Amino acid sequence: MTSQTLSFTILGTGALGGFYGSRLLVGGFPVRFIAHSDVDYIRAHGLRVDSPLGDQHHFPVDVYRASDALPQSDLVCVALKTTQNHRLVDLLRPLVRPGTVILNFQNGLSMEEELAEAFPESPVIAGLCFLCSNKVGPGHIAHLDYGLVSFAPQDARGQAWVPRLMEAFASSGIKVESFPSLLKARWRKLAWNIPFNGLSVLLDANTDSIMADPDARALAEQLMAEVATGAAACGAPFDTGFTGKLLEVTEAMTPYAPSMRLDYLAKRELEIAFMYERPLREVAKRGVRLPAVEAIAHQLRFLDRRNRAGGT
Ligand SMILES: NC(=O)C1=CN([C@@H]2O[C@H](COP(=O)(O)OP(=O)(O)OC[C@H]3O[C@@H](n4cnc5c(N)ncnc54)[C@H](OP(=O)(O)O)[C@@H]3O)[C@@H](O)[C@H]2O)C=CC1
Ligand SMILES: CC(C)(CO)C(=O)C(=O)O
Repeated sequence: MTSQTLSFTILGTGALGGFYGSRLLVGGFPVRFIAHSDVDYIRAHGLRVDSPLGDQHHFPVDVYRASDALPQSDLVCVALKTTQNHRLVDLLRPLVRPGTVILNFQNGLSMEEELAEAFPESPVIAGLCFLCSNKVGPGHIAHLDYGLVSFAPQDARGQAWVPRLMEAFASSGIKVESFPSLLKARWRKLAWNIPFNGLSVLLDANTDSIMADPDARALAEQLMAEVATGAAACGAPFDTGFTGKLLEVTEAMTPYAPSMRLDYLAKRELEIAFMYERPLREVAKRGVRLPAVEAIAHQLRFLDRRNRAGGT
C-alpha cells in the first residue's frame, strides 16, 4: 500500500484534529471526522481552518457523531483531550479492527501503553505535535503557528508504519520527523508542557510574559530541570543542551496561550492526569520525587475544581 491510499478517521474535530484533518484533505487523503457539539454545524456549513499555510473551507465534510456507524479507515487519529480518556477505549472500539493503526496526538504520558493494552492487534503510534492551534467557534479552527509532528511508535509494528505516515503528512504540508524512542519523545514534550501549561494557568500569563519575567522564568526553569530528572529516572535522559534550546525556542515563539490556559479560561477540565499525574507516578515507581512538579499539580487540581465549581 502507498501512502496515497491511506484513509484517516479523526476522533475529535477540535483545534488539533480539525487542523491536521484539514491538511490531510488538502493532501488528497480521504478523511472522516468525528465531532461532538458541532457535528450538525459542520454538516451544514463545513469546516473552516484559518492558517498561515492557507485558509481552508471544506464543504461538504464527511462528519459523524461518535455513535454513528462509520466506514473503516486505515488510521484512527486520537485528537480528544485526555480528560475524555476514561471514554476512549469505548469510543475507539467500533472504529478499530485488527490492523487499524491508532495514531495518538494527545499531550501527556503513557496513553500509548494503555491503548496498546486495550487494542493488542493494532499498531499504536504517537504523533507528538508542536502546534499552536485553537478552536474558535463551531467548525472553526484558528491555526496560529508551527505544526511539526514527531512520529514515535509504541513497538516494531508501529515503526513499520512510520515512513508511510511521514510521507502522507509531509505531502500534506506538515513538517515531520521520527523518533525511535517513544519514551524519550514523550518526556521531551513534557519538558515544555509541564512548566508552561501549568504556569500559564497559575500565573495567568502567556508564554512571552513567563519568559520575560525573572521570577516566572526561574519557576519554568526549575520545573524543566525536574522534568529532566524525571526523564533520566525513567531511562529517557535528555541530550546535553536540550532544555536550554527549548527555552530559546519558547523565547522566540509567537506569544502563545498554552492549551491548558485556554481550557482554564473556558472553565473546561484541565489535562492534569496525563500531563502531571502519570509522569509523577512513573518517577515515583523508581523511587524519585519531583517536588516542584508535585506542588504545581496540587495547585492545578485546586484551581481546576474551584474553576469548574464556580467558587472563589
Ligand atoms: N491545540 C493545540 O495546538 C495542541 C493540542 N495538543 C493536544 O491535543 C489534544 C487535543 O487538544 P485540542 O485539539 O486543543 O482540544 P479541543 O478541545 O480543541 O478539541 C477536542 C475536540 O474533541 C471533541 N470531543 C470531545 N468529546 C468528544 C466525543 N465524545 N466524541 C467526539 N468528539 C469529542 C471536542 O468537541 P466539543 O468541543 O464539541 O466538546 C473538541 O472539538 C490534547 O491532548 C492537547 O493537549 C497538543 C499540541 C498542540
Ligand atoms: C507545545 C505546545 C504549545 C504546542 O505544541 C503545546 O503542546 C500546548 O499548547 O499544549
